[in-house]
Amino acid sequence: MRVDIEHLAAHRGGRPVVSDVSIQVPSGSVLGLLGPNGSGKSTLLRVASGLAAPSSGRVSLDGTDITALKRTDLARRVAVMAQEHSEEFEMPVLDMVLLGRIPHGRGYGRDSDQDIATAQQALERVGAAHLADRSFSALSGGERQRVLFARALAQDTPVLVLDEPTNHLDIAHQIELLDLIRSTDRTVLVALHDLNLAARSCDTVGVLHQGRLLSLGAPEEVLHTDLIRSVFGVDSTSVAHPLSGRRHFLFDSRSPKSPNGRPTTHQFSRTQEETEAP
Ligand SMILES: Nc1ncnc2c1ncn2[C@@H]1O[C@H](COP(=O)(O)OP(=O)(O)OP(=O)(O)O)[C@@H](O)[C@H]1O
Repeated sequence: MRVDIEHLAAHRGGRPVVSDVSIQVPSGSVLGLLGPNGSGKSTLLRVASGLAAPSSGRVSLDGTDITALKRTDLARRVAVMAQEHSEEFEMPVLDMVLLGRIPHGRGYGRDSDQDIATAQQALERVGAAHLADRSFSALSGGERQRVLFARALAQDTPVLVLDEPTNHLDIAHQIELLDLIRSTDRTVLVALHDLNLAARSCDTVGVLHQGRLLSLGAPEEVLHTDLIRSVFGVDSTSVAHPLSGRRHFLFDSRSPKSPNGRPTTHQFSRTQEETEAP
């Protein structure tokens, strides 16, 4: 399912935090949203998934404006994994994952065998089948994160919207989750902080800075040391990864030259070394 974000703007707390963002996400591709804290990633994802209304612009799914969809129809198309979850439910993990099946139900009643099988499979896919009978509130942060990802998978939607899904995960589970995202045929919009993992896992990355989309394209086109210095204020070196050959960033320290304001386009010109790196 294709996701089109057109000239989207959004306000939080009465002030503009996302301005004029347009992104086309082709069906089955993975879009990574990158940017410093407060740059507008979560806000953009909330609006793109229909959780919040834009102040202007529109979001459409295969050409249908999401505002034209009923709540249930939207929930059959888009599953959301939000960044902060305050669910302290004393509910068994399997029941938590089964919540993802609600949009597919026909009203109140027992979960069908098919729903239970789907929820169990989702738990298996995230390596959390052994947690099925535990109470959700008694899980660690990383375990919760995997269960919530299983709930999003169990919702069985063509579009997944994931806000920093790798939070709390150890490195093995970060890689596993991103590989799982890559291997689904769903359209994925995902906010990430790890630039190297984003480059490894996304077809396209969009870099937000102060609510504006500064750069959008293939990771190898978008990510380079000048952009990292300008947007994140950190000096870095890019090397070819010895195993994959992919460009990999080594981060040094905060750049003393980092600008306070919005970077200008000329600051994104690449170094010779980066142009040559694979
Ligand atoms: N509920 C709110 N009320 C007022 N301002 C808000 C609210 N939520 C977010 N903001 C502000 O909107 C801006 C964008 O926040 P947002 O959460 O979208 O950024 P982000 O890129 O996801 O950040 P992070 O990487 O820290 O998660 C920030 O300046 C933030 O302080």
